[in-house]
Amino acid sequence: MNAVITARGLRRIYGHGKDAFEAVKGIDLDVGEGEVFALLGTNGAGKTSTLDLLEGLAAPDSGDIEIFGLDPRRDRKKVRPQVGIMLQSGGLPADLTVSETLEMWRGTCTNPTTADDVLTRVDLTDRAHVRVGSLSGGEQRRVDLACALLGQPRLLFLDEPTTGLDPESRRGTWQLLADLKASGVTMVLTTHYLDEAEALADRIAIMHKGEIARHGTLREIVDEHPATIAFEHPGLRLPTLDGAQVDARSRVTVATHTLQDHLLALLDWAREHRVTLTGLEARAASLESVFLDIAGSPDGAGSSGIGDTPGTETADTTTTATPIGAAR
Ligand SMILES: Nc1ncnc2c1ncn2[C@@H]1O[C@H](COP(=O)(O)OP(=O)(O)OP(=O)(O)O)[C@@H](O)[C@H]1O
Repeated sequence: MNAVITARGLRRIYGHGKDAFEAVKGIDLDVGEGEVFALLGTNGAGKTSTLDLLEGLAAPDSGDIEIFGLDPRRDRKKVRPQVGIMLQSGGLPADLTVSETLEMWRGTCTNPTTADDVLTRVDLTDRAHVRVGSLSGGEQRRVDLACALLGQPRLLFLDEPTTGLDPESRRGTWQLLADLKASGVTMVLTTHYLDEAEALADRIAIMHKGEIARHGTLREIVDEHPATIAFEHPGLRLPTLDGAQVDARSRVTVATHTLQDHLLALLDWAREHRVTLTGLEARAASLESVFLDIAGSPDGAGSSGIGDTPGTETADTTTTATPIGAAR
């Protein structure tokens, strides 16, 4: 796959001297042609700061960026016509109508489509003559997207494209982005909606405190993370449960990379001992559990198991029964 974006060692520092704050800490990124790449992370993780660098809106304090093999700042005249940008807040003039706004924006594009075309695609044709300032927040967001699409970009940067949209409009935007992907447009998007990343992205990077804590396909990210089994402590000696913790409310939680084997062994043990496991839950790892694990860990590394969870202690697993979680 041809590389559309290659970034190495990107750093972005705000302020100077003792007030200096390193918002992006030397990250590497690669995005291939036709890919949808989602940048996730907690508030302040550095997503927008990173997008600004890739878009050429700010210069990195160190590191290199290539967009279509060119420098987005030095070669701006060649790069910019191929790129559509939807900023986190559009900042469009409130007193222009939607069609006036789009016509104004068209004037800045090298190879624009028509205003009617983008209005149809973002489903705002009936709002064409309404002033931007009178639109709802979700409608304004769709005007921002329409502006980003006017230049028929090969590469689209979308900073939280569906924030403020109702569920139906969100689905409409997802369909539009899926259609753009099908036509070969490469996209980098940031979002706080994990289902959005799951639905749209070929690859995902989760940023935390200026670094990329995890990256890969959804499957790769989730497969690295343990599943969990939880139940109320039945009040008798449990079998050996690798990675088990019991909390102050006597709830036992087991982190496992072999959910089915662990669960089968636990249920065998329960049947053998005629125990009902109250509140039994078995959960495969999900993007949400990975995200929460990263967000909750001070260094962003996350935990490979819940053995690191604060406020828990190791379960009493002394027994003569079959060890659960031992190598089988
Ligand atoms: N101009 C600035 N001056 C100083 N600090 C800044 C500036 N812009 C951003 N920051 C800081 O850099 C960090 C990263 O901000 P950034 O906007 O990139 O995060 P983000 O991941 O996009 O967050 P969010 O999800 O809330 O939009 C934050 O701590 C923010 O306060």
